Amino acid sequence: MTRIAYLGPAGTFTEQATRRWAVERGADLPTGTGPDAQPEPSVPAAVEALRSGRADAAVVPFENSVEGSVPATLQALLQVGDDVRIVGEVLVEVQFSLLVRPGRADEPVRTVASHPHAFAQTRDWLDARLPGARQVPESSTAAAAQAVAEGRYDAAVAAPGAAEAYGLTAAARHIADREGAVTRFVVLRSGAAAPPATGSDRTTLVALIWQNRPGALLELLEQFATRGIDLSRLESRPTGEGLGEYCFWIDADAHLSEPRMREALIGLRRTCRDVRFFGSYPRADGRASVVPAHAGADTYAEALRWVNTLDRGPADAAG
Ligand SMILES: O=C(O)C(=O)C[C@]1(C(=O)O)C=C[C@@H](O)C=C1
Repeated sequence: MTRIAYLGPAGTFTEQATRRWAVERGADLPTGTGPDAQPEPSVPAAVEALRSGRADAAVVPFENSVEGSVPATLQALLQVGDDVRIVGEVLVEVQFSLLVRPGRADEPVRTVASHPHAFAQTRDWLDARLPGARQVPESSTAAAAQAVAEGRYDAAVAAPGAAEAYGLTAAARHIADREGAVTRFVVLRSGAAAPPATGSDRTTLVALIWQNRPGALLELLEQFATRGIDLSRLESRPTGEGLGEYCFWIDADAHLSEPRMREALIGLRRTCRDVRFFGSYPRADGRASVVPAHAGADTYAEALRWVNTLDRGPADAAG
């Protein structure tokens, strides 16, 4: 049985991602009675469940199409050891409802709870409809729904499905400021090799460049550009070591097994202060990686064969 830790409690978007992962990739999971989804109270707790061996995999939110990356996840990944790797990703379309206790749909709302990312995606709606309500951050949208069921708050911004999980009712539906928002969740495993390349892959890295070195960022980007690797995400985040100290989170559209990616990693390792590799894994949207003619594995192999001939003298080479 595969035990999967996820940001809980039941009813989070992360739970939806976990179930989708288990169904879609069922064949990848060891056989048994099926995945055992373990709700955890926070992202660090889900990662810790994996690290300590209480879980075989962990599913955590990574980035949202409206609100950007999830800081708790980036932080937890930076703190965990090198053996924890991203082995897959899941996309979930997020929709929000305003959930209240049954019979209270028309009552005034003085307190509304949710996850900060959910507040950020419903800001305009909340400002327009509940301008006086105090917004209380909770560890997840489902934790907020649970707290409403317990009578701690008047309302929660949560996934529609959380209503059923906690015996609540929707006072309003589709309250996101932007329809069609999508959250990307990542699946983590400990001590796992990268899944094989599919032709639609992503590699997630963090690079720490040398401070006060003019052109250091350009040099970093060149490692990818000259090798024909498209970047789908580049984000600078503070390292916590002091003002102006930043690291760069990178999603590169190539797989570790490709020569162009290996060379880029060698280049990064040579030129950066530090590089963390978080994994190469299939993209959930299946979009094929772009491989320019000069960056394909065959081109690398041919160029390597050629350079190896140069060791021999011209006469040898001719013969
Ligand atoms: O609270 C949840 O339901 C989560 O799964 C977390 C999370 C997030 O961290 O962004 C996931 C998707 C939504 O964007 C809002 C919250």
